[in-house]
Amino acid sequence: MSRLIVVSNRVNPPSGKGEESVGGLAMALAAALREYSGIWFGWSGKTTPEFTGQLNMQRVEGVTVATVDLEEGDYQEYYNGYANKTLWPLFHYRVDLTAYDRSFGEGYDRVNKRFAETLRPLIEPDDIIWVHDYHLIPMARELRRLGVTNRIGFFLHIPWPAHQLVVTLPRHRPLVEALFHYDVVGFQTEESLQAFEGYVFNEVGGEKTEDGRLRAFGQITEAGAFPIGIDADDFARITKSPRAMRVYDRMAAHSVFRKMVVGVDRLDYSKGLEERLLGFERFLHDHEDARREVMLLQIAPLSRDEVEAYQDIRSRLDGLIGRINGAYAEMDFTPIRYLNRSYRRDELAGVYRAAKAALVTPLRDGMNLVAKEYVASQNSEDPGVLILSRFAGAARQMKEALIINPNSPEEISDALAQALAMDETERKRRWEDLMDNVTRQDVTAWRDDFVAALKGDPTVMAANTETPDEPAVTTVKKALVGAKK
Ligand SMILES: O=P(O)(O)OC[C@H]1O[C@H](O[C@H]2O[C@H](CO)[C@@H](O)[C@H](O)[C@H]2O)[C@H](O)[C@@H](O)[C@@H]1O
Ligand SMILES: O=c1ccn([C@@H]2O[C@H](COP(=O)(O)OP(=O)(O)O)[C@@H](O)[C@H]2O)c(=O)[nH]1
Repeated sequence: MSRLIVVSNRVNPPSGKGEESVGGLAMALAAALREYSGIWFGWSGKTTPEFTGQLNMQRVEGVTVATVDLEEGDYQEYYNGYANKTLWPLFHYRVDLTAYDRSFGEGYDRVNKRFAETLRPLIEPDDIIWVHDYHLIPMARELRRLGVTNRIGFFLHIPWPAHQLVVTLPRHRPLVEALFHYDVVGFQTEESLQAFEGYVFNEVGGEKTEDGRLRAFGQITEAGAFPIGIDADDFARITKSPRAMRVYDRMAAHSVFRKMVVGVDRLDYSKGLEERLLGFERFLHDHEDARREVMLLQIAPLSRDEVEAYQDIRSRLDGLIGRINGAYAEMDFTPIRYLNRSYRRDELAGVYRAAKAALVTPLRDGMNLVAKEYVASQNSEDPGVLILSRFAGAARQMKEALIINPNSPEEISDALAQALAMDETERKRRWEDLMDNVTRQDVTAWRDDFVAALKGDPTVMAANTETPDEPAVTTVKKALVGAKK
């Protein structure tokens, strides 16, 4: 079997203790690599005054983890800069927060080149290479420059935005051209795939080849939608672990006379936290009877806190929560509990299970794995209700959630009232459908579909189709004729 080399900015080796750091990408890759002998390469999370290119290798649960430190200036221009001040806001439709500094783009290209040069000696002829996310779009171009002819795939974890947004980037063409150095380019949803194709057809005169691949810039790539999932089996196991049970018991004891609603998100402006709180405030305003009965537990670990837009959202949330609690708290009751720290997955599982409803209300989100984890943690005899933004990639699959528009406080408030009043039969019916999807389209299916496509499997090309009325399903679509390059 060929080795799988996974490349991502964030590297988070599985510790087996449920202690991994926050973020869906790292969670998913740890699970995806579990059954593969391979290498996981990326940033160590540390900076040094000068770039050393020194590889730090460790073996963790069968996976070789290879990390490299970033130079402080690179970290500012590449991670805080181009990745998180330019691409992240733009790809989440926040042109107002997007910085277009040229130095960020230069730092971004430099780090991708450095990563490629550091990874190059580890690559063997039969390896397949899978690069992840917006930090590393130019990796394949840099590896090809170094003579790498292996199959290389790319998966974008965040949305691909509409054509008109992409062209606000001063160097949008080279960015998209870089994607054509990959053999396969994967997106979370059909919507993102179509937006990408829209750019290729309308901006650079690209076209579809007879076998359905994309041709542009004199290159051909296979683009598809591969919705990511969670490790549902592992989550079910974690939910029954002693620590999860302890947390569940504690939360359930606190909620004997109360109903707990939960939110779990990195503290990010894309997650719609302000809108969620305004929706909860509206609910408290409109439902006097619920005021002492319903509490919101919002877990929001800090994220990218050197970036100004993240500092701003944090202080706005502090103010808003103070206002709502000030208006609706009683001497012995606080409606919103707000925690700026991260919790282990087993602890989260216990909290999810104790919550009557989950509020997942991003304004834009590539997928949102919290929505899937909430479903996977429920008690099948008494499941809670998922309230989910239509703008999360997960909404494409999770049709039996209460789907809302997060921009509307009234919709959030109504959905909360509906969720908390929903009878057991309906809760079970909805949950069974959601759980079926979470289990079938899990992280293993995602990995296997993508890797099959990357291997150019002549018989099975996994692709994901969505129709407006049906959840995305994995289908055996077409035969791929030979390898690309
Ligand atoms: O690495 P950080 O800067 O600390 O940020 C954490 C991760 O955030 C983003 O996650 C995305 O991937 C999830 C899994 O596919 C998806 O469910 C979610 O919608 C995305 O936002 C980011 O894309 C990752 O690169 C970061 O590691
Ligand atoms: O305190 C926390 C908060 C979040 N998470 C995990 O972080 C991931 C968040 O992934 P998601 O796709 O929802 O969003 P992202 O943060 O990647 O944008 C999920 O697996 C959560 O379980 C965690 O381990 N501890």
